[in-house]
Amino acid sequence: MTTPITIALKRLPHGANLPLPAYATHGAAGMDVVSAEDKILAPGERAAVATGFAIAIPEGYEVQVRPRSGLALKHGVTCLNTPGTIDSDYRGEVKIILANLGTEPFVIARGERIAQLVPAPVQRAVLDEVDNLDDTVRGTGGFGSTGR
Ligand SMILES: O=c1ccn([C@H]2C[C@H](O)[C@@H](COP(=O)(O)OP(=O)(O)OP(=O)(O)O)O2)c(=O)[nH]1
Ligand SMILES: [Mg+2]
Repeated sequence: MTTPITIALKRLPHGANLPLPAYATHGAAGMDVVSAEDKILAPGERAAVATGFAIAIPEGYEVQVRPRSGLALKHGVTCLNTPGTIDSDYRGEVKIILANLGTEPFVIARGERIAQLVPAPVQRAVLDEVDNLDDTVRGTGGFGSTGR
């Protein structure tokens, strides 16, 4: 396991008494994050769910917001923009964009785990505009060009 990075976290007033994001097991890749609000998501509905905290990620890193597979499989509830991106310069409240793709209303209780956070290094690029790209076997083929 690599050395963990440190992410500053500021608890917001409505995040009082909530558990902070935490790893559920020794080898968990993501820190489970809980909802700061009670909410009911109707089938087909989406919402930005409050977490009650803001963070300052070290430059060169991002935090990815990923769905929990149990909510996806059992209830059809997922992060609509998965993986969500938390930028290192974002200082607003972290929100979880949940969508209910299931057939039943999904009841979220304050304190319930709704997503997971995975920090990741960010590779930046510079673009080099050219007139021609090098040839490859694939060429312009894509979107199923190699068969099903
Ligand atoms: O699941 C998410 C995704 C984003 N954000 C916050 C943090 C992120 O840094 C900011 C912007 O996200 P993104 O770049 O994905 O959205 P955008 O539509 O491009 O907005 P912006 O113009 O603010 O960059 O919104 C969240 O709290 N949760
Ligand atoms: Mg953006």
